[in-house]
Amino acid sequence: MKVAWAGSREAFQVSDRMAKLVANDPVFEKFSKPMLGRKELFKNTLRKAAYAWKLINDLRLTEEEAKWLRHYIDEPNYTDLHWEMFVPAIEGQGTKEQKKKWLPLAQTMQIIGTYAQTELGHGSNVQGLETTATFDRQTDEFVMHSPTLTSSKWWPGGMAKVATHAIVYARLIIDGLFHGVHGFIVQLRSLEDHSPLPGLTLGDIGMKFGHGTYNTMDNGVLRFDHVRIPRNQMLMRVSQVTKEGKYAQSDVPRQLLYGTMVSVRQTIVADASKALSRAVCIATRYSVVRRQFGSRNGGPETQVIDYKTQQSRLFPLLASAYAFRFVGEWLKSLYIDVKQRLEANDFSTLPETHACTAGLKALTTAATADGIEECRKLCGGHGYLISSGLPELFAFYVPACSYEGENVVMMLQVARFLVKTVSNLGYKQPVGTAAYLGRVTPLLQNNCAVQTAEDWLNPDAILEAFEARAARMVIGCGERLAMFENPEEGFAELSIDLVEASLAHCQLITVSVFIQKLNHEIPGNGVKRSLEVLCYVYALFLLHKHQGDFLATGYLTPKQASLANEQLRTLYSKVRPNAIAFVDSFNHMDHYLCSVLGRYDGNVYPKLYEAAWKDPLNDSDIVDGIQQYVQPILKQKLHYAKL
Ligand SMILES: CCCCCCCC/C=C\CCCCCCCCCCCCC/C=C/C(=O)SCCNC(=O)CCNC(=O)[C@H](O)C(C)(C)COP(=O)(O)OP(=O)(O)OC[C@H]1O[C@@H](n2cnc3c(N)ncnc32)[C@H](O)[C@@H]1OP(=O)(O)O
Ligand SMILES: Cc1cc2nc3c(=O)[nH]c(=O)nc-3n(C[C@H](O)[C@H](O)[C@H](O)COP(=O)(O)OP(=O)(O)OC[C@H]3O[C@@H](n4cnc5c(N)ncnc54)[C@H](O)[C@@H]3O)c2cc1C
Repeated sequence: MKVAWAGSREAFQVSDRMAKLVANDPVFEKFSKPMLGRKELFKNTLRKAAYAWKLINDLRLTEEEAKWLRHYIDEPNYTDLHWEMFVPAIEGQGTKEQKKKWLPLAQTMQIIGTYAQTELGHGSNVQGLETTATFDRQTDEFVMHSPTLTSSKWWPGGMAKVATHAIVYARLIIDGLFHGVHGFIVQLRSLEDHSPLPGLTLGDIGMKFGHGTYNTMDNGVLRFDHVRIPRNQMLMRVSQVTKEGKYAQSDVPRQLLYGTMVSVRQTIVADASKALSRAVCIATRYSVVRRQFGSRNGGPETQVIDYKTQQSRLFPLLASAYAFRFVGEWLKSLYIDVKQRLEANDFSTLPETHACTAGLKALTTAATADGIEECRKLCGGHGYLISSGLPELFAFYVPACSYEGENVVMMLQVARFLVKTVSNLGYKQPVGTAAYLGRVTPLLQNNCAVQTAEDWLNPDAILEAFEARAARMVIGCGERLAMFENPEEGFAELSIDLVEASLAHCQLITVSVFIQKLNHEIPGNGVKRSLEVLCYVYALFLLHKHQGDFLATGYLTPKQASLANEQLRTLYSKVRPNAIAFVDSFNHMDHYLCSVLGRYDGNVYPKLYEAAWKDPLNDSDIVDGIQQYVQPILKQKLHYAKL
């Protein structure tokens, strides 16, 4: 199962080796992080990042190994933006000459970059950005300027204190004419003494949610006061500006300007299973240790994992972690394919890839953030302790629902893709993830054939149910949209239904990828049978949760929906004996989990007790402030209390 989770024996070995490397090195200790003040926390992160870079070079780690190393260090920092956004932006949007100049500098970290797109006034609406880049023909330069307060760049990670360069997105203006938003490479700091260059105002935007997690990152604010950069620092693969000030667009579609976001959204989907599996591992291990009620004749109480209600909250999350792992793997291969095509100027699969990355980013991050919080509740009161590992994990993870495309905004992008696909049905056969929309007649006419709970243990029955639900919701939206004279008005009016239809489409993708995975790529029959159970749990849990959709579209009868729920209950009993094996297969080491409740050895209570004594408040019996503020109250002589 560890190999199935990792994807291959080699992938398992690489990640296992890097997990041990980090866990065994005292520099990467992290238990004390929540006790540090912001400045110490930040300096500590800089120290770890520098040490990691030294290890990467000294040990000559491969790119894959370096990624795992950064992952297990488990601390958001400026290198995330450098490697995941700055470098890919130059790779995807730079010309050959620009790549030749900038990539070697970035890849050896002689410069450190960030991605400065979002502003105080606009994040989702990229076309609404206000920063200007005005071409000056006389000097062959662009003048970067922040004309309003709301045009201040706001959020870019690593920008406040570390980055020396940024890809800045700004409105291109030539001779007073606006030519859309483009990316520009801008130097922010001196490479000698690290001070901000003249004309730039740079700072940190302040503390974020959760203490010890995202505050290791210096998210920044940036303002320009007529800062000049050479013309050849506009990223020019998509559009070019000549020294005469002529604006030209190549055959490459404009959407490639958004390419870096596609790349990162893909990574975010691949990473969702890491965060969810981490929470599920903690909650499952603890649910086996924790006992409440049910003692008979002085025997042990019931392990809370044996309560059906606990199983019905925990096991769908366990199944979702596996589902997201597989859909992340699948999306990665889709992305690698589109990347190769884009390099060869084949843009045909870009719209579908955009819809998949946007939709699956929204689906997996929302479910993972909610899932981590549910795992915290599954651990009862102890889940609220920082030492459970869950509050910090939630605080770290939850912004994924907003960054890289706010989730609802992303679902509306999927809706645009689906509406377009449906309106083209007469003359263009849909392919890939939308292929099912080419079979609308049977999907709209046939109804579910399930008669017994056992009938639900059939991948074809499940797949057809999810296809029929998605097709009926999408086509229904398409029909209602056609009644509007103005399509944009119709889209806005129906946006709630469109988001629900998009979710149905994305859930169909995750379910079908899970089934596909079982049919083709599982090593060993035992592993395959166990995963089959999780696949059914995932699908039937979604069916139960969204049974309103399945019933309202008329594909299922209430009886069939209740048979699905009956089967789901039976499946929970099949998951139970393997629950610990399923979470051990994630291969998460104690160092990585950083959780007293999720310890591999289950030694929860003594370690919880021990951890409490490490709190600074327990350094002494009488702490600072007691004598000054509590003793006077105790010693006052009042005849009666006034409240
Ligand atoms: C204790 C626990 C601690 C745990 C700690 C653990 C830490 C672990 C740490 C490290 C691990 C190491 C591993 C590292 C991995 C890390 C990876 C992740 C890093 C994440 C860092 C997060 C940093 C965040 C960065 C950002 O947020 S950057 C800013 C992102 N901004 C957005 O996403 C903006 C969203 N808006 C848009 O994309 C657009 O404005 C829009 C909504 C799409 C609208 O576009 P617009 O042009 O205005 O209009 P449309 O008409 O809708 O579109 C036109 C057209 O284009 C098509 N389109 C749109 N987008 C794309 C696209 N991307 N690609 C292709 N095509 C696109 C669209 O479909 C339309 O097409 P048609 O005309 O054909 O219809
Ligand atoms: C931790 C973190 C790190 C970040 N790092 C970076 C970075 O490195 N670089 C960078 O450039 N940016 C970064 N960002 C910014 C991030 O990309 C934006 O915050 C994100 O894209 C959301 O945009 P917004 O803040 O404008 O949200 P808004 O769009 O203002 O969202 C507010 C609400 O409006 C709704 N809404 C917006 N538009 C629509 C619509 N058309 N239809 C219906 N509802 C709508 C949304 O659903 C949401 O409920 C980061 C953000 C965070 C939280």
